[in-house]
Amino acid sequence: MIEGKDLRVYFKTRDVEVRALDGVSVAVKEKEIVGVVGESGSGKTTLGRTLLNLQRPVGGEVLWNGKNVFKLRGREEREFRRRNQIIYQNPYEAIDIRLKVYDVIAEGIRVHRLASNKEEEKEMVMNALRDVGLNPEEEYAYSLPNQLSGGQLQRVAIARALVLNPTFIVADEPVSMLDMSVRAGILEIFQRQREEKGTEILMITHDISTLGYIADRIYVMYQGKVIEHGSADALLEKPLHPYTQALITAVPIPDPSERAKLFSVKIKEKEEEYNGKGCKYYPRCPFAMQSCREKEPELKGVSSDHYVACYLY
Ligand SMILES: Nc1ncnc2c1ncn2[C@@H]1O[C@H](COP(=O)(O)OP(=O)(O)OP(=O)(O)O)[C@@H](O)[C@H]1O
Repeated sequence: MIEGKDLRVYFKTRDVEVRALDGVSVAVKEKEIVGVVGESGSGKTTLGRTLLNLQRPVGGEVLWNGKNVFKLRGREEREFRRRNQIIYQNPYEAIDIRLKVYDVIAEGIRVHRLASNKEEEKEMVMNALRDVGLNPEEEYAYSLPNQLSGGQLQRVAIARALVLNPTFIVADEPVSMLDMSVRAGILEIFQRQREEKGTEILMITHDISTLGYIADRIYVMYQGKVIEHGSADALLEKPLHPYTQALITAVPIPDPSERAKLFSVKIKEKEEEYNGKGCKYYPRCPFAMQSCREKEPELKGVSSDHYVACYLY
């Protein structure tokens, strides 16, 4: 289980301070697939990187099975690095394209000394390729990355992570660069991994419709804050925050009139600048009230598995 508590990450560029994470708490519990959704710049990637100790926060802590990950050293830190993996959006950037696929995958096995000899190493590499649906695996193993399609290369990136037997994976927009036709196949690998190995997964996306198929719970982020979270069923069937409703309205579905009947909430054109103290969403919210301008709403439970930060509730 991995848990981020009150995480704060601030970036300073020139004179502007961006609060990429402004007091974010999340938990990924045993065997869960948890979705994080929000538009570009809402802090999703920063959250994933902070949970994996790839980004140091200025405040808050990350607990991995109860241990503060920023204090891990030596053997425990190496164990953390192995057991917690990230899959990036763009496999061409994530993979050293000069290496053969075999070596891309074997690299981690070697770093963490997981195989006692070459034969065992080869077996692990070939199993990993099979697990992600790349067969005949011998053929893929000795290819160069630029001989593969984007979808195949993303499978290699996933194999490279899976071969280390991770207990937690951050999948940061793993299919958004890929053709529609190959997306479902990639998402299935994560689902199978969770079912067969119990791997916990944080699935980052700007497309809330992906999460309906795959996530148990969903966090919705807006400008460095979690503004709503809950079970995927509760959140998708009864989204409460006007921003979540707008995200769902924006999903293209075959019959838009059906969806529009459910919610026709749109994000408003920004007519005023954020005043630094109210709800961060009020300049774009069609329901903004005076209280929204005065104080930021806190997350509040509306049921045991659904929380929202909005004065409408
Ligand atoms: N290394 C950095 N230096 C300065 N600002 C950064 C850095 N990394 C992220 N930011 C800023 O922090 C905010 C959150 O960025 P982040 O990448 O976490 O958002 P995101 O929701 O993942 O967006 P995207 O979907 O575009 O990746 C953005 O305003 C971004 O410009």
